[in-house]
Amino acid sequence: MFNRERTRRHMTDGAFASPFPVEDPVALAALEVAQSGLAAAVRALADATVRTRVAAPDLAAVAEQVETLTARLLAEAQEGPLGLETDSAGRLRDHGNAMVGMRNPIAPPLVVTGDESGSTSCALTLGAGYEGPPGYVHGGIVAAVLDQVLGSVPAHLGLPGMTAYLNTTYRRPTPLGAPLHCRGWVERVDGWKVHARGEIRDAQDLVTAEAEALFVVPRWAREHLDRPTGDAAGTAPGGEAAQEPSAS
Ligand SMILES: CCCCCCCCCCCCCC(=O)SCCNC(=O)CCNC(=O)[C@H](O)C(C)(C)COP(=O)(O)OP(=O)(O)OC[C@H]1O[C@@H](n2cnc3c(N)ncnc32)[C@H](O)[C@@H]1OP(=O)(O)O
Repeated sequence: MFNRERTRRHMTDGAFASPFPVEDPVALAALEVAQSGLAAAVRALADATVRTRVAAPDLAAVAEQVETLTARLLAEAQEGPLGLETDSAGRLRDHGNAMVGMRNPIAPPLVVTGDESGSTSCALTLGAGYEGPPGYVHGGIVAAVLDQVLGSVPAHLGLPGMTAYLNTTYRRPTPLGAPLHCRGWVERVDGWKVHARGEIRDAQDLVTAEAEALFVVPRWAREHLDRPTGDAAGTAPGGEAAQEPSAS
């Protein structure tokens, strides 16, 4: 079972049942709806901030209102990052995660699905706030998407590891504002090490970027997991496309 302190930093969005009981799941579910609603509204605000053409006085007035709202949220806030939390369904969640975090307005948020073969999948569209080259997704964001989707591969195998390396090849620019699809799959499992591969394809089904990565279960986490069972080499890529983000 998981030790709260030692798994605090671990990334495991919904992949594992939580050992910590939820006192009032109905109240927590209502809170989650409000939390994801706020994140979605702030995400839309960030997008509008990038794209707005309103005049300077309007910008100043909006900034003032936003500062008031920020102070209201900080009236009761925790000191540092969220780490892991138990959701209303009793799953461990990293709600603050920069790619998938339900409470994080910086997260697109990705909804990554996967299966026990380790194949993962995610449908996404990235807006103006993720721009790098004009009209295209920033290369660091492309790598972050691949890191998350490939990083979900070992988690679905029950071996949630941290990225030891992620080698990304950019084949062609990744368009903003158009549907994309990212997939990950297992290449090889070697004890506590999972080698994964993956790719992003655009709406024309062309590969825009691909990556090969190594994920390692850190020594400090191993005692909390089952022993690794062996080599899953040759597992075919696959998995279902993600649904719309939700609070669950
Ligand atoms: C339902 C949905 C599910 C979704 C789930 C979401 C999942 C989350 C997705 C998250 C996605 C985002 C994820 C993120 O953003 S993770 C954030 C970015 N990554 C990090 O910060 C990791 C920092 N590094 C470390 O913590 C440790 O060094 C790690 C964990 C990597 C190793 O740990 P530790 O130091 O305790 O282990 P060890 O030294 O005994 O080494 C063990 C073995 O590993 C081999 N080795 C180590 N490094 C390398 C290397 N660079 N190349 C080749 N090999 C390497 C090493 O030789 C040895 O091999 P062997 O001698 O045993 O053969």
